[in-house]
Formats: sequence, C-alpha cells, structure tokens
Amino acid sequence: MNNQPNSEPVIDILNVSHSFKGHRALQGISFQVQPQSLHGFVGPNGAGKTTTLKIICTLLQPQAGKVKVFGHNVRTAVKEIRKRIGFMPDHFSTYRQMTVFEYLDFFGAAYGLSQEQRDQVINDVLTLTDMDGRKDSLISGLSRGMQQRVSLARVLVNDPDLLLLDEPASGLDPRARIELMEILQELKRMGKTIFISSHILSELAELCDSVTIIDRGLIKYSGSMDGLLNYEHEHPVYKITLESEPDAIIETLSGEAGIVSIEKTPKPREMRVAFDTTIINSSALLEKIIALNGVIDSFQRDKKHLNQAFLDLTEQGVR
Ligand SMILES: Nc1ncnc2c1ncn2[C@@H]1O[C@H](COP(=O)(O)OP(=O)(O)OP(=O)(O)O)[C@@H](O)[C@H]1O
Repeated sequence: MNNQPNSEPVIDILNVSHSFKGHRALQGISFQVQPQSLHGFVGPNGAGKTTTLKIICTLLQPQAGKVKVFGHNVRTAVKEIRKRIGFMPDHFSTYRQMTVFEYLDFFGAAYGLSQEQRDQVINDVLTLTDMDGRKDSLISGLSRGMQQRVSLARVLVNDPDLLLLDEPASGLDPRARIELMEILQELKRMGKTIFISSHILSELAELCDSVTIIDRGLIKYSGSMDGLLNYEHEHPVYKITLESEPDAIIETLSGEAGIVSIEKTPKPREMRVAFDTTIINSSALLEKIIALNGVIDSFQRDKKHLNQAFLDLTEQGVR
C-alpha cells in the first residue's frame, strides 16, 4: 500500500458540474476526502451520488470543474488512478454462475497477477471478508449479504488504497449490514480510505468519521459526522433536568429576553430550552434557573436527531 502525506486529500473535487441531456445532475459540487477516513456520501435517490462516484473512479469524465484522486487529475491520469482504487457498484455484476474462487481468480488475472499471487490474494481477501468457507460455492446460491462480501473481496484483489462503494448496504438485513460495517472498519484500520454512499444517513452514522450530504446535485454539508450532529440552523438547544418538575420555572422564563422556546419534554422533570446566544449564554441561563430555586440534575446540549439533520438539509418532493 502507498502511504499518503497526511495533508493531501485522497479525493479533491472542485466546482464539478455534469448534465445528462440538459438535466443538471451535478451543479458545481466541491468537497474533499481525507486519507484513511471512512467518509459517507449521503443523499436521496437521484441526488447525484452515482454520477459523482463514476467521475471519481474515471468511468465518466466531468464536463466542468476539477477532480483529483491521489493528486492525479481524473481526465489525464486514468491508469495511475485505476491502479489505486477499487469501485464496488450498487448492483452485482453478471458473473453469478461462477464459484467464488473462479470469480476472484478471473479478476486477479485481469489485474495481471500470477496464479501463485492469485492463490495467496484470494485466500487473504476471503479471510478479510469472512468468506473462507465459501470458496467453491456458486455465487448465484449465496445470500445477498454474502454476494456483497464477494463483491467487496473482488474490489480488494488489487489491494487498493481507496475503496469507492456505491450503496453497499442496500437490501441487506440488519445482521448482514453490521457484518459488512465491521469489515469496513477493519479495512480502515489497515489504512485504507473508504468512500461509501447511501441514501440513509443513520446507516452510516456509527461507521463514518466524516460525511458529505448531496441533494439535487448540490452539496449541503461536508465535514465531520460530529459537526453534522451539532449542526444548528438557528439557536442552540439544551436539555435540562431538575430535581423537581419545572412548570413554575418554565412559566417565569418563557417571557424572558433571549429565551426562544422553553417546554417540558415527555421525560419526568426535564425541559428543553432554545436560546439566542446574542442575548444570553448557557451560564446566564443556568444562573437564572438557580435564582428561581431550581436544583439542576443535568444539563446537556440537545444534539439534533440524525434524521432531522438530514431532513433539514435536503428538500422534499419527487425526484
Ligand atoms: N445516464 C444517464 N442518463 C440520463 N440521466 C441520468 C443518467 N445517469 C443519471 N441520470 C440522472 O441524473 C441524476 C443523478 O443520478 P445519480 O444516479 O447520480 O443519483 P443517485 O444519487 O446515485 O441516485 P440513486 O440513489 O437513485 O442511485 C438523476 O436525476 C438521474 O435520473
């Protein structure tokens, strides 16, 4: 595996646009993926994920803008880039009547590996994907989860530094999905950069350290997963639990300057408060509660629910 200087992004997309018959699938998108990160690429159906992935893996030339992979331009350095990436499309290829071994051996040969190298590599990738016992199974007889793992094993045959996975978890049952996520985490620990698309943000929340959200060909967010969880359009919201029911305090504070909203939550003794930081800060809020004889049990930032963050960033409607 080639080591990257940590500062250079593995994927660097600048102002990329792409249209199909007048339909603007990508409208000037820009974002970067850092080395050895597990980066989610999330958007509703038709948002432009597959188009972006195809551009990154050199299957489609961008009509406008610049895309660099490992510092190489996708327009001019197709060979250099292809040697270092593995692309797993969102559908299984047509080789279902092969055994797992035959399938991987075929791709190993296509990469120019000798039979000895192929035997070794196939053993390694089957161990990595937990498919050791299935070498001689027909692909058509495997479950969808296992077919996905064979597909992943295929992508690993040339030991790529960057994995590009298009909706790898779609159609998997929860157990198969967890197993796939564990394999991806192991690959990250091995130093690989993984770029993984999905239309379900919560599917990637535990797995990814960073995420880019795309909607109708526009980037809505790109940064750390934590940053997205804390992303607020307006005012910070805190959940505060008191030692007794907060009704009287809520009544007094609801008219105060800087309090945007204050209400009880379904949990006993808990209230949720949103405030305008240009008028008060969290310390001043706590002081007010204490001055009203409120005894504070706990005080924490109310992180937005992931689904809400996603809905806030993407538009409704038919795509
Ligand atoms: N070859 C094509 N010809 C015409 N339109 C296309 C083509 N490929 C994609 N599109 C259109 O471009 C837009 C983006 O498609 P893309 O497949 O990149 O989205 P996506 O986010 O991957 O969606 P999905 O989750 O449904 O796969 C969609 O409106 C789609 O219909």
